[in-house]
Amino acid sequence: MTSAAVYGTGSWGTAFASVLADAGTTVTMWGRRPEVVAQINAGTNDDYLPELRLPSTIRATTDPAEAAAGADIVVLAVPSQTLRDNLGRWGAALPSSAAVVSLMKGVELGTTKRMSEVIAEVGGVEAERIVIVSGPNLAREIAVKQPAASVVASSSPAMAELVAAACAAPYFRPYTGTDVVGTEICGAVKNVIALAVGMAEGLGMGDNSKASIITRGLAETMRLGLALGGEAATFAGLAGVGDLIATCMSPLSRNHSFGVRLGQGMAVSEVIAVTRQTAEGVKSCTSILELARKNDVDVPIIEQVDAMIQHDRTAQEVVSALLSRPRKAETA
Ligand SMILES: NC(=O)c1ccc[n+]([C@@H]2O[C@H](COP(=O)([O-])OP(=O)(O)OC[C@H]3O[C@@H](n4cnc5c(N)ncnc54)[C@H](O)[C@@H]3O)[C@@H](O)[C@H]2O)c1
Ligand SMILES: O=P(O)(O)OC[C@H](O)CO
Repeated sequence: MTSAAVYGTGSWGTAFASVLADAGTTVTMWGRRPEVVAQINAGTNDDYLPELRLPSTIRATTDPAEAAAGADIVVLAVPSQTLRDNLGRWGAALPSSAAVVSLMKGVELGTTKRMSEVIAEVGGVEAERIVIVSGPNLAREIAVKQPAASVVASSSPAMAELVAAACAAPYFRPYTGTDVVGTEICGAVKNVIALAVGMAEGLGMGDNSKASIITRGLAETMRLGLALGGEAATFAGLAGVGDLIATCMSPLSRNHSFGVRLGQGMAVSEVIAVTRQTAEGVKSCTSILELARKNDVDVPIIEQVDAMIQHDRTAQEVVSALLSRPRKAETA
């Protein structure tokens, strides 16, 4: 039987642990808060997923070495900006031959590194052991076993297959792929576009406005992803269009909800104060913008989200800035 260690007991770590368990994989979770670990061992995680009754086979611990013992697969589900520190702390606990799965959707501030790059650098993990799982996977829907599909991408087809088999549950359908770069860029950028769509909604705009932002957001995602070596088909797939639609349109998305509040006139600091879970786009808008500039890629929506979050521009100002740009061909 395949055995997995899941690091991170937040929304997605917990929901994905349930998927793994429902797929017949043995799961041990690592959490930093003893009270959450105790709850998981009793079958619940009330802070993050109160609706979830965890499969009884899932165990949790605060000891990173205990979580990793005997694992064929190590799954990382902490906020992107904490991965470097967390990996440093877990250190030698991670098994040297296991697949290392990133569930994270962000780009590191300061270095502009994708999560797989941080895992390789800090964890010393070879590229062929790194696997990305990304798609339209809102944790609260998966937690109540609503059907969804996802992409499992690795430069090693064998590693992708190992992870896909380990998480193929009756309600969760993984598709394998090899485009690590494209899959990661889709996951990180859609959070920033969801902030923009949320802002539009908060301003009272309708579906035409939202669809326009989503579509032009996809154009930005593709330009950046292709410049970094991603494959065109990825952007039309589950990790691309699929996740963009789910995150931009769902009230369950933390990024979308964050944007709605900004559009309604709350200050960034006020929204941060009432947001209890990770809205990755709030920090990644800045690192993604820097990554785009380094690669000479035009990303006007991301630029305006960053202007609002980092430079106190109002939602009205960013809308005007976007609509007053020089006209151009759609495909330019
Ligand atoms: N929630 C979803 O629907 C979903 C779906 C797909 C992907 N993701 C991605 O998965 C990653 C994790 O998201 P999540 O939804 O589980 O986040 P979350 O905010 O629900 O949970 C974060 C977890 O990380 C832990 N953690 C460890 N070190 C931390 C630190 N230094 N600071 C803060 N928290 C720390 C927290 O205790 C918590 O258990 C993100 O990159 C997110 O984009 C989330
Ligand atoms: O709640 P969000 O905005 O982090 O989005 C969750 C997932 O990434 C959707 O696939």
